[in-house]
Amino acid sequence: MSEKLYEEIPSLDLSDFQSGDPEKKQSFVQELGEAYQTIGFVAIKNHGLTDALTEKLYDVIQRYFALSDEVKSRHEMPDIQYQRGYTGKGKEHAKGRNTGDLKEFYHIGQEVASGDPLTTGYPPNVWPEELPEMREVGVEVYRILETTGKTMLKAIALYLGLEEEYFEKKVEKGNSILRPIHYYPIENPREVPEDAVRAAEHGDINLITLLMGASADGLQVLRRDGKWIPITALPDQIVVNVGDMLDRLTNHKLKSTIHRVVNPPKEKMHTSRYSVPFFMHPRSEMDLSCLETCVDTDNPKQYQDITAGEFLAERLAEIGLSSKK
Ligand SMILES: O=C(O)CCC(=O)C(=O)O
Ligand SMILES: [Fe+2]
Repeated sequence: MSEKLYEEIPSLDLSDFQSGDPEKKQSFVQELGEAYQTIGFVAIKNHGLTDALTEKLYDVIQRYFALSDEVKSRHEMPDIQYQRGYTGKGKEHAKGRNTGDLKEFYHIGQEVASGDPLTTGYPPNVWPEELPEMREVGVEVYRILETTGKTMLKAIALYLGLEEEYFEKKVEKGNSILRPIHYYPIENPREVPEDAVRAAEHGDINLITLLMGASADGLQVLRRDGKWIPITALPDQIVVNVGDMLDRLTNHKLKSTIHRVVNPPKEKMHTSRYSVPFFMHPRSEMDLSCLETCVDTDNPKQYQDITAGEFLAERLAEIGLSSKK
């Protein structure tokens, strides 16, 4: 494995994987795997979202976050760890911190079809009556990113020497979440705790994250030599990174890299930033025990056996979203 230190995250074209050309497919798998074994992040084009749909989503979420805090608080669901609907300003903090992030967000989960045994146990989505159009666009973006995520997992499976369909059943109607985020304007920086940031450094909990909006300033990843690298996705790209669940499954062969969203300079603190991560989760019963092929004498097993559901519950408590109010 080359010890490449990337100056920026590698860019890949998902259509290479799907082109039907075995060489292009193989080189996609290889480049993706090498990136995930080192920096843990790639930028992807031909991800399936159209500009029109992206604009529609941004339009709706900007109007949603412009509603008053009082109205938005009616969409908060503390009893289900905020896993659906709105989460208010400063509520979530990174693992190991107490200061809340300078953000508010909205969770859209798997749509629950009545009688579908695969969605039993998922709480229903919360749809704001003030913005009925949120449902249609939210569900459509969710479906597209879920499909793109499945394709990425096929490439990951091949890189790991597994069968291409390895993840397919495990992520079928998985517990994924689409999270539109608003990093809200701060008129008076003295009002917020001194150490408060838009998103403090963290690793994502899930298998992989597909991030829309990384072309806006502020997102940085921590390279292994300790240097923070800014993410420079182009407008037609999304960023796809490894989360802690995939890191565990592969015994840290694929890296869930620490990242953060830094505050803008003081004179720009009064501006908003929006982004929309799709946190791709498997079904709760997925076993995250390290793959045998990733454990040997040079790479002793680093993690306890755990299921995806158990791991999620543990992590939600650590980031301030457990059911305590
Ligand atoms: O807003 C961003 O660009 C990144 C957000 C993020 O890392 C997260 O929500 O986990
Ligand atoms: Fe993240």
